[in-house]
Amino acid sequence: MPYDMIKVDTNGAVGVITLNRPKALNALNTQTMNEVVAAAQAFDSDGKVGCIVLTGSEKAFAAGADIKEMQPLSYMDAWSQDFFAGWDALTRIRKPIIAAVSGYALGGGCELAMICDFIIASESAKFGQPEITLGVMPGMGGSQRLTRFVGKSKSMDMCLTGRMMDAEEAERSGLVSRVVPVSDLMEVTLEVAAKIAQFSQPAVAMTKESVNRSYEMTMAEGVRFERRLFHSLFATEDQDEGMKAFVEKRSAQFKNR
Ligand SMILES: CC(C)(O)CC(=O)SCCNC(=O)CCNC(=O)[C@H](O)C(C)(C)COP(=O)(O)OP(=O)(O)OC[C@H]1O[C@@H](n2cnc3c(N)ncnc32)[C@H](O)[C@@H]1OP(=O)(O)O
Repeated sequence: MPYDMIKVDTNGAVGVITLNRPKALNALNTQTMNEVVAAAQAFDSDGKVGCIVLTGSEKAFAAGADIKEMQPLSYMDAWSQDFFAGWDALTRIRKPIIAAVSGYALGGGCELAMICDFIIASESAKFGQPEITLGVMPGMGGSQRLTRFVGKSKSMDMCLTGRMMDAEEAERSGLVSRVVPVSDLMEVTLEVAAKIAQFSQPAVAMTKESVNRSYEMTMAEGVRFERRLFHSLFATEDQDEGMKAFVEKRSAQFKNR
C-alpha cells in the first residue's frame, strides 16, 4: 500500500513507522490514522518483524488530532463516524509497539503515544492534553490512559489546565520508561526494539497481553490469566529451546513457534 502521511521501513527485525506531515507538526488526520493502522497490521502479520517502533520528527511526535479536519464537524458527523474509533485497531496489534517521542506529543499525539506499549522520550519531549483550550476534551483515550499512567491528581491537572509536562516530569510520573538525549532517541529505541525482537514472538506477545490485561482485571483474575498464559508457553518449541540453551550455556535460537 502506498503511504502519503507516514514513512514505513524495517531495521533488521524492527518495523518502523514514522509520522510524516512535518508542515502540520504531524497533526493526525483520518488518512494518517488509516495508514498507521494499516502499516502496524502489516508488520503484525510479518513473521520477520518482532517489534514495531512509532515515531515522529524532532520537533513533534504529533501535535494532536488535526484541528482543521475536526473544526467543521457536527455532533452527528462525529457520532455517525464514531470519530477516532479507528485508532482502537492499534490496541489489537499483538507485537509490542514502542513510541519514540521527541518534541510535542499533544492531545491525540499524547494519546497515540499512550496507546503504544511504552514510551521512550527524548529530553525535548513535551506531553499534554490541551483539548480543554479548544472547548472539548480528550477523545482518543487520554482521560483514561493518562490517569492510569500518572494518577488522578496529575491527570486532572493536565486535562483541566491543558499544561504541558516536560520529559523529566513525564519520567518521574511514570508516563515514559526512559529519557535519552535528542540525538540518541532513534538509536536507543531501535536497540531496545531489536532486543525484544530477538526473543520468542509467542512469549513476547503473551507478555504484552498479560501486562495490558492488568488494566482491565482484578489482581486475582489477572494473576490467574497470567498463569494460564505461562502454562501455555510450555507447548512451544521456544520454551524447550530457551531453557535447554540456558542449561547448555549457549544462546537460544528461537523459532517463534
Ligand atoms: C484527539 C483529541 C480528541 O484528543 C483532540 C486533539 O488532539 S485536539 C488537538 C490538540 N493539540 C493542540 O491543541 C495543539 C495545537 N498546536 C499548537 O498549539 C502549536 O502548533 C504548537 C504549540 C504545538 C507549536 O507551535 P508553533 O511552533 O508556533 O507552530 P505552529 O505555527 O502553531 O504550527 C505549525 C503548523 O502546524 C499546524 N498545526 C499544529 N498543530 C496542529 C493540529 N493539532 N491540527 C492541525 N494543524 C496543526 C499549524 O496550524 C501550523 O500550520 P499553518 O497554520 O502554518 O499552515
